[in-house]
Amino acid sequence: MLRIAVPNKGSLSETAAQMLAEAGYNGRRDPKELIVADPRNDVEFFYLRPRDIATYVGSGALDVGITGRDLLLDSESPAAEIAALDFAASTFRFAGPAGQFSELADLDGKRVATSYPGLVGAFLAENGIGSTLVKLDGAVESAVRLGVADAVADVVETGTTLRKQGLEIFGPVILESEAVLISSPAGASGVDTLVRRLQGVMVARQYVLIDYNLPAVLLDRAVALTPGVESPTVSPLGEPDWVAVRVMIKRDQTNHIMDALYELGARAILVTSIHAARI
Ligand SMILES: Nc1ncnc2c1ncn2[C@@H]1O[C@H](COP(=O)(O)OP(=O)(O)OP(=O)(O)O)[C@@H](O)[C@H]1O
Ligand SMILES: O=P(O)(O)OC[C@H]1O[C@H](OP(=O)(O)OP(=O)(O)O)[C@H](O)[C@@H]1O
Ligand SMILES: [Mg+2]
Repeated sequence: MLRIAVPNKGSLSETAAQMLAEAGYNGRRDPKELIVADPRNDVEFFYLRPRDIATYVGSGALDVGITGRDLLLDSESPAAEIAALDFAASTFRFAGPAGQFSELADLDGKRVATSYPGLVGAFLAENGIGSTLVKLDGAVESAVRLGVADAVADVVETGTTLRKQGLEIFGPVILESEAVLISSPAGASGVDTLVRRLQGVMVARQYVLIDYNLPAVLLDRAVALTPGVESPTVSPLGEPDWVAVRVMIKRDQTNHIMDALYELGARAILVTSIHAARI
């Protein structure tokens, strides 16, 4: 039985639960449930705080878990990242009052507020910067205005929270983070199936299927536009000089590719969603 840690709250919880449901696993019916058995899939889910997941998985108490790369590194847990899950993308950055800081060295001797002291402390030490860390639980962006720190280091997605507090980003990128699947140091049997299922969900989210008909003489040029993951399926049509093509394309490129195919001479261009996939 594979024991899986899932975020019970916060930015990761909703999408993590959705992905697991799309991958065919049982979810919780009530947000107060902490453990959900899924005997049909031979797994058991443990709903935990995202920050604690690396601790449970690193100790081997649980086999795998979904958390953020930033939380994994901050925890200094021996758990290993085994797959990126393509959601909750963010960068981890330093920020200070507009115009006051321009490079990392400016932080020497200054107070830096963060909820990720492990991650930020290691980064500053590696770069030989002697700052004092001020550990906060959240809403870190308020720390400068309220006078407990000179600068902050925090998760940045759109940058709106920083801007609203009169702060601006400076210095190097500390980390590019996203949601990840992590595994205990010993690994566990059954992990491969979970990874393949989650990868199938990511493919179904990222790609669509496109079908089109085309004069056979234009096939090479059309395949250059839609090469697919391996290679397109090309079938004969009733019309002898035409072929039908079926291929996967990135969902966010759909309309550009449809325009380019139409201009080339393709017709009957149809796009359909992928419900599930194993590539
Ligand atoms: N605005 C955001 N965009 C993308 N990822 C984010 C964002 N905020 C947080 N995250 C990611 O979510 C993960 C956990 O952060 P989260 O905010 O859920 O925890 P928390 O701060 O402890 O919870 P809460 O904010 O509910 O108190 C981290 O990996 C972080 O990078
Ligand atoms: O760049 P933005 O799009 O503004 O997003 C980044 C903000 O989102 C998260 O805050 P959250 O809502 O989780 O609150 P917290 O700071 O209390 O964790 C994160 O800690 C940043 O503050
Ligand atoms: Mg948060």
